[in-house]
Amino acid sequence: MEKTDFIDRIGRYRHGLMWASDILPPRAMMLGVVAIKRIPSPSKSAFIDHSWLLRPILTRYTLQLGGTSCFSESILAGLAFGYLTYLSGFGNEFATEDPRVPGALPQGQNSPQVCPHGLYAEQLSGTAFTAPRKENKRSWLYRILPSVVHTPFKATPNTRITNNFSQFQPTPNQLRWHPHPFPKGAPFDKVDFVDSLYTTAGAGDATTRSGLAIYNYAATISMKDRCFYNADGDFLIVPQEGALKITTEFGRILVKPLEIVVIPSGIRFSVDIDTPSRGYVLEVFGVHFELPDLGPIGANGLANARDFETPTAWFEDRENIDYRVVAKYQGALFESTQTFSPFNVVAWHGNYVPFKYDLRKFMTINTVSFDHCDPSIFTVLTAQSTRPGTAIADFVIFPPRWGVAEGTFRPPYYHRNCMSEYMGLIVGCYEAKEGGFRPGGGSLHSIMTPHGPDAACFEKASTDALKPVRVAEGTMSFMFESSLSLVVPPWALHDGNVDEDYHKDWLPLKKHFVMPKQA
Ligand SMILES: O=C(O)Cc1cc(O)ccc1O
Ligand SMILES: [Fe+2]
Repeated sequence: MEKTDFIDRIGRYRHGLMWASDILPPRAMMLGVVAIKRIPSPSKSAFIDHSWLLRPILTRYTLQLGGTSCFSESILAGLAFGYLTYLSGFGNEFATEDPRVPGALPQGQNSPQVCPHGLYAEQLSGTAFTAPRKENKRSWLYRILPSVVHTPFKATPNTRITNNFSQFQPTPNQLRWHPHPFPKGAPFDKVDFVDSLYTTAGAGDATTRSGLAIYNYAATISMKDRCFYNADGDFLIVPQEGALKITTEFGRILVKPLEIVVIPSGIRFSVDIDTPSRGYVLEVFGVHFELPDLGPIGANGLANARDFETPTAWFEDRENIDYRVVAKYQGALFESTQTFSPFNVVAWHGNYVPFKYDLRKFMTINTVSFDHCDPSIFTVLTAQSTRPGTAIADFVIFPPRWGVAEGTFRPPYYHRNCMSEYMGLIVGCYEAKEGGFRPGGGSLHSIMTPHGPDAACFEKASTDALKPVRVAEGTMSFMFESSLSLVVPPWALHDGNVDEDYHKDWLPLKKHFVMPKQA
């Protein structure tokens, strides 16, 4: 682990102190609290990092503890901050055990007659047993009790989640939503991540395992003794406001705005928050997210595999509790109860795992000569359909970058696309729309629905001096692009959050054409 990397991590994970109390001996915790007290209270801005204040403290204890810097630094970080450790890489075969229980992972086989420490073995399959080896995904979990110990699931009412899209009236109009609202007023002011899920668009069918759904969430409380799993598909979560402290069966993940997390189908997770938290979710049915092929780009670039992070094993042994497991199955929610924590996995190995990625690590490729490249150059992850190169959904970002194209209209071109484009904004503003499209909001340009820069953007970009400029500085927007024709449920059209004036962005576009004089 590099020093700079480590210092950066300290800044990012110091909010994990609360979690540290579960795993650290009391003396270590005291050390941690002393260190924490030396830093100012967390800043409201996600972009300010006070980690430099810790540098002298860390250096001193590192020296005292001796050993290799890697060893002492990770211990220190663990002591002070409940340092969350991650395994790096995309699609690897990982193996991890909670350090409190050495030897928990069976060696040389998956299903010993008796597992170490009396654990139960449980396989979680992410692909058919017989899927080709290069696509095959599964993990083995070694847990205190298997997941099968629970009361029967009962349907739980939910009015804002659906995966059955064909029943709704379609609309080809350009749509733009104001920032997704936080719940206001009792009894709706206390809403956890799962209860706040709100289907904004989707297509396909969870029962035939092909399609997608797009959700917004705006949560105000943590999930208390309650976890969620999704039998229908994988969740790609894009936090826009507020960090998510996600406990999963595979370990714990902290995800902040400008990072994303993927929780594959079936994996149980629970979301804790410290502040009201809002964001977007892309769900794909029956397929998994993968890195796009790089073609002529070569072996490196875009989202590099090494920058993806998967949690290390972590468990809690809580019994005699009233724990609720919420399942999404065929688009409906069900709940069952059990008397123990589902986060009882002491060790696991496999390649079917949750992972996170920091969007700031994206290596951006673009033109250095002329013309506007198609946005596929910004693809972070793709969930492919059976048609080559055609996605159920791509996750594409528009990161800060240099714009240097010569003799070119630099913003996005006007276009009509055979794909559906849902866009969201994490921070800042989007280059083709200076106003109207706000952080936390969204837009949908459906199949063949014309769209492009607003009138102000067109006029400005047509006359701008074409010097090298930073584009999208301090901003991050993204697109969920799908080959499927998206349907918007009636609540997302009629709950008052749609920007009824969106079409007016283009009405002022002037005619510039002048008929050349005929010879
Ligand atoms: O519509 C949009 O704003 C997204 C988009 C961006 C771009 O640079 C090129 C095509 C495109 O659809
Ligand atoms: Fe577009």
